[in-house]
Amino acid sequence: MNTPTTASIHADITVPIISVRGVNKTYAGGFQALKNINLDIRRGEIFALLGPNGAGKTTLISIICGIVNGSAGTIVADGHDTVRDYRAARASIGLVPQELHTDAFESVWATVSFSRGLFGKAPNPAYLEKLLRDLSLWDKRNQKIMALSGGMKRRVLIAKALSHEPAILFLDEPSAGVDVELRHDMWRMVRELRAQGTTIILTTHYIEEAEDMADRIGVISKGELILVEDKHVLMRKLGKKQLTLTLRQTLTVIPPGLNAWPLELADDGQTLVYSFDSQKDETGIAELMRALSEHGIEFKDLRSSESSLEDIFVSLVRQPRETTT
Ligand SMILES: Nc1ncnc2c1ncn2[C@@H]1O[C@H](COP(=O)(O)OP(=O)(O)OP(=O)(O)O)[C@@H](O)[C@H]1O
Repeated sequence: MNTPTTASIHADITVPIISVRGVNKTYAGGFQALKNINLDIRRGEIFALLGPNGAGKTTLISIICGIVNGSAGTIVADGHDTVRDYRAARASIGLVPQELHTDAFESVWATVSFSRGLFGKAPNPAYLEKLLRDLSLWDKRNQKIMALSGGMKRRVLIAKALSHEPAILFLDEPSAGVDVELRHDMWRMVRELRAQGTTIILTTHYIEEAEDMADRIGVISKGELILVEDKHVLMRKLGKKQLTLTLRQTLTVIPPGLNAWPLELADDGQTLVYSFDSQKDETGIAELMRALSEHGIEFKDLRSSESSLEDIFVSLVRQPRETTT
């Protein structure tokens, strides 16, 4: 029997697996990349950190993983202070970084085994075999990394991050530049890991992935965490609905008599889109239908849809920028 570790004592679902308190980061040149970040990550969740380029996502991840020093604040990961108790905290974390820097001359098997040992884990060839098989790397296990394709190298990075069976997995832009097959494999693994209780934090520019995968969303903009919300709550609160009408006749312009409705005409002139606030009692649809008929505009099909997380995200990160410039 293993004796209980600090980490297992903290394996209480109500205790956040990561607690970030008052974290600031000012880089050497004086640029403040993070401003007073406070964030709790729940044990077992998939948390998507979204933000435009340069918002501070990688900086935050790097500070949590102990790769970059914060200028102020504290972080506890799986029960360990990430500065005072760096090694124990780091042993609970797997990181798939954005950039590829791999040990070119080593074989896949040696690299992944070494990575596991680095975090003080006893060898477990059966686990590593399953990991490499899941990542379609088993056949390449004896190949030197420099002989692998870019996609295969990325798979090695994932295998390295998971080699020590971490409780927390960070994926920094996992889909950037990967093909459909790897993306598919990766998301299948992420779902499996989550089912086994691993906490996953990812940054992505593919917002539909966050929409698909994440339990909660955090939005970071210009170094500030401007929102943390359950995905469904976020979409309910900020989501808009759209009504898409496929027209019988092509329109070249929207008749001025319809200016009261926020309508958009597609380039082909055959689709009209009406956006409305789904939270309001009055959607304006009945009046719109009447007005369309008065203008002799007929449609052959009508669909309604919710706005995507992408629409919400764009409006969130755009707002502050528009007011400050
Ligand atoms: N070593 C560094 N020295 C100075 N400034 C830095 C350093 N690393 C990052 N920055 C700056 O800090 C800001 C945040 O960068 P960061 O890489 O955390 O953003 P990000 O949200 O991950 O962006 P992306 O989506 O482009 O990866 C950027 O303005 C960046 O230029």
